Amino acid sequence: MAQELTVAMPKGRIFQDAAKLLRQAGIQLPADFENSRKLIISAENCSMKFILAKPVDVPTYVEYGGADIGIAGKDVLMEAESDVYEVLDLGISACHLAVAGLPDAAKRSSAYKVATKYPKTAARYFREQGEQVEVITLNGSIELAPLIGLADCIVDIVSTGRTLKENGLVEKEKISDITSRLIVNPVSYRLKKADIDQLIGKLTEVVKENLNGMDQKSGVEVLK
Ligand SMILES: Nc1ncnc2c1ncn2[C@@H]1O[C@H](COP(=O)(O)OP(=O)(O)OP(=O)(O)O)[C@@H](O)[C@H]1O
Ligand SMILES: O=P(O)(O)OC[C@H]1O[C@H](OP(=O)(O)OP(=O)(O)O)[C@H](O)[C@@H]1O
Repeated sequence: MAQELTVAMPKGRIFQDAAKLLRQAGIQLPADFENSRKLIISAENCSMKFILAKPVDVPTYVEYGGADIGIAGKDVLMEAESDVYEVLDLGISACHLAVAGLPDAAKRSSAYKVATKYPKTAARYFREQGEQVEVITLNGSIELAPLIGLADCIVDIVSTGRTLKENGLVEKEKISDITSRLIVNPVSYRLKKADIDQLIGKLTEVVKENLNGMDQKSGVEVLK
């Protein structure tokens, strides 16, 4: 008999894409899944329970075993450095992480200040470039920092590029492409391997189908 799996879902931007993917994989979610205020919701046709968490908390729930599985943005995973297995790129909620600033910003020096919601990732990136910078942690509206002189540049998510453009900022360097990933608690993976592998298998198929669909729409040929 299947063992129950607890899945940590990120509320907010990723939620709808993730719910669509789960439905495509044959998991029956209640009709009001996307609109409910409930924080724990069960699937209707299988032994699966979903906990609805703040995106940044998903790796924590999975690392400490509050959930067997989770869905989280690669940006969140790079910053959290949690002890979880990253098992599948779901290909949803795509965006990228970049360095951005005013077009005429000063050249980098040791007094260079970087504002970001991702302090560890930003520090790692500049360290790898051999540059010493001061990282200032903010929790949102990161684009404000260079505009009011709090920082020389920012490290933040870029999706459409609209926020940068409307604030007179430009992208300077791309750090990393971002999509959402499926993560698994290592102990759960040992104890519930068959059920988790079955879910990974179904989602892998859906991700492949979606990729093929995208390629057909854009007319791009891919090597398989
Ligand atoms: N334009 C975007 N801006 C931010 N995150 C995006 C964007 N596009 C996709 N994402 C993905 O969505 C996730 C963030 O989702 P969301 O904005 O709902 O969470 P949050 O940052 O915790 O929200 P809040 O702004 O309420 O703190 C990121 O981790 C990233 O992987
Ligand atoms: O390239 P775009 O499509 O404009 O998207 C990027 C913007 O979206 C995110 O901000 P969010 O809306 O989450 O606001 P916050 O960071 O102020 O919470 C991100 O931090 C950028 O500011």
